[in-house]
This record gives sequence, structure tokens and C-alpha cells, in this order.
Amino acid sequence: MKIRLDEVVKTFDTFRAVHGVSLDIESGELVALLGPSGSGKTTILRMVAGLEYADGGRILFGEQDATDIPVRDRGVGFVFQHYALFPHMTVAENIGFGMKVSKVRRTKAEVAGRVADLLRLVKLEGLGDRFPTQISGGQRQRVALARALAVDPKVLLLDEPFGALDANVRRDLRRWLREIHDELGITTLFVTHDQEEALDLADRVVILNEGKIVQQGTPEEVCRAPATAFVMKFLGDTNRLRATVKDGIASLDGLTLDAAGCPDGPADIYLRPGDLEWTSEGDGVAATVSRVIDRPDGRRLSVRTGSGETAELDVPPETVVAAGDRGVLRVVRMRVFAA
Ligand SMILES: Nc1ncnc2c1ncn2[C@@H]1O[C@H](COP(=O)(O)OP(=O)(O)OP(=O)(O)O)[C@@H](O)[C@H]1O
Repeated sequence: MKIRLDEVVKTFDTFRAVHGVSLDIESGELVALLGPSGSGKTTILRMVAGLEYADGGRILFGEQDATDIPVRDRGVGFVFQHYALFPHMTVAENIGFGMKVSKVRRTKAEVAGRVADLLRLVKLEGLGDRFPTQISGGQRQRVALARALAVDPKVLLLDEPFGALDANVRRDLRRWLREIHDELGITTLFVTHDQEEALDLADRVVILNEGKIVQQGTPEEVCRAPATAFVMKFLGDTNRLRATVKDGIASLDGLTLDAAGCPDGPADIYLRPGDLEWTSEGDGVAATVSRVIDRPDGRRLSVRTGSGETAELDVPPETVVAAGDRGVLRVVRMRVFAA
């Protein structure tokens, strides 16, 4: 099922939470809505679900205007952050619940067969008789997904489904969700404020800020060519160094860098920790190491430049360096935006 949002607007009292959002989600695509808290992600998801009405623009399911389709006929499955499993029902009863209340009539044996298939799909065979309090948080979210899938949704909506789980469980669950998505091919809209999760999971990432889409593209596109300083900062660790641009050339502590397309005047140079190299001499920005932080996969240096700005960069684990060392920051790649 293809979904189209066309200039969708949502206002709560006087506060505009969504400002004319247009977005196409292709059939079978997994799209992540990514943005900071309050950027309108959940509101957009709720409008697609029919739990909230847009007060401007249109939402289309296929060719049909969604406002003409009652919520229960939209064929939407949901999973929310806080597992809304029924505590007094077993795992199997939770998964089967939607089928029992559905318009599609199924015999007891059909429901039981489908529940068994879903338990296998979400790798919870043997746990059907447990109650939600007798399984882990990650297992509960898998039950919630099985319950959402039980009624053969055409669209799957997931709102921070792994938000309450610890980092390792989250990583496992998102890889697993991706596998399930690849197997079933259901059009999926996934809300998260976690960049790593969005980039790891989605075919396409839609980045929101203050109720507007600021950029959308494949993970590769948004990582390689962030459209604005906001996207650059939001997608991961960055250093910002102040520079001046004149005729497409940025000057930074005596170093000149290509800034084609950036208007003359003050500018910010953004560099990720992996965009800088540490050398003892050569072309670059002179700096002094203020701190070395050891990590399993390398060493992170905090440095201070000659003009007093700070930056962080990563060096291989075997690099011999200590606080107080002087050296040069070599710029491997960078982005420049007008300040
Ligand atoms: N029912 C409501 N009444 C009034 N304001 C609301 C309502 N729902 C959401 N908002 C406001 O709309 C804005 C967008 O909220 P929304 O929940 O969509 O953001 P979000 O990006 O999902 O944030 P989070 O990651 O914190 O869940 C926020 O400023 C929020 O306070």
C-alpha cells in the first residue's frame, strides 16, 4: 500500500505542530521519521493511523483519501514504545486478540494456527502460555509486533517501539525487524529520535525539525550530503570551527578550504571526528591535545586549536599520543554552512 502525505498541516489550539508536510511512502518501503523531541513525528504517525485529523492537506492510502476510510478499515498495524499488551491475557491470547474482534471471521483452529505461525515468525515459540509480566521487555515488543501483524495489515506504524529497551537489545531487535520487513514487505513507517536506529533500519530517512521536513533520502544520501547544519549536527558527533568565506574559499586558522557555493562572510565548518587526522607536522590547523579518551575501537582526542577552539577526533588504538602533545589537524573532509 502506497501512502502519500500532501501538504499536511496539524495545529493544536494555536500551536502548529506540523507545517505542510509532503511525503510519499512507496509500497513495501521502510521509512524512518527521525527528529528531535517535539518535531512532529508522532503527530504525523497518528494522522496516518487516523487517530488524529489533519486540519490541512490530504493523506492518501493508494489512490483513496484516508479521511474516507474509517480507522478500522485502514488496515493499519501499530506498535508503540510502551507495550500495550493486555496483562490478563497470555502471549498467545494477546496475539490472537485482533483476529477475534476482526470483521474477518476465523475458526478457533484458524486463529490458533495463525498464532503459532506468528510465534515462530517473532521467534517466541514455546512462550505462548506466558503472561506479559513473565517475559522480557524485548520479548514483549516482539509480541506487540506479532499482534500487529496478526490481522495482515497493509501498513505498519511503529512509534519508538524499542525506545524503552537497552542499547544491545535495541540493536538486535532492529536487525530482526528489518529481516521481518524484508520477508513480509509491508509498507512501514517507523518513528525514532535515534539517528543510529534510523540509519541502520530504514530504506529512507525523513528528517524533521519543528514540524517540517528538513531533508529526506537514503541513509547514504543524508550522511554524505547533509542539506543543513541542523542535519549535520543531528545525524551524529560534529565539531564546529568558525571560519570566513570569501569567493568560495574558507579561511580557517591560516588554512584555506574549498567552500564553493557558500556566500561570503562568516561561516561554520563542520567536521565529524573521523573527518580529521592527527599528524605531527604538515598542512593543517595547529592544535594541542587536551585529553585522550580510550575506547575499544580507537582513541578519541580532544584538542584545542591555536585560536582557542576545541575539536574531537578519532585515531587508531595504537596511536602514541598524550595530553599536552602538539600537532596538526589534517582536514580529510568537511562541510561548510553560512553562519
Ligand atoms: N494533543 C496535543 N495537544 C497539544 N499539543 C500537542 C498535542 N500532541 C502533540 N502536541 C505538540 O505538538 C508538537 C509535536 O509533538 P509530537 O509528539 O508529534 O513530537 P515528536 O517528534 O513525536 O516528539 P517525541 O520524540 O518527544 O515523542 C509538540 O510540541 C507537542 O507538545
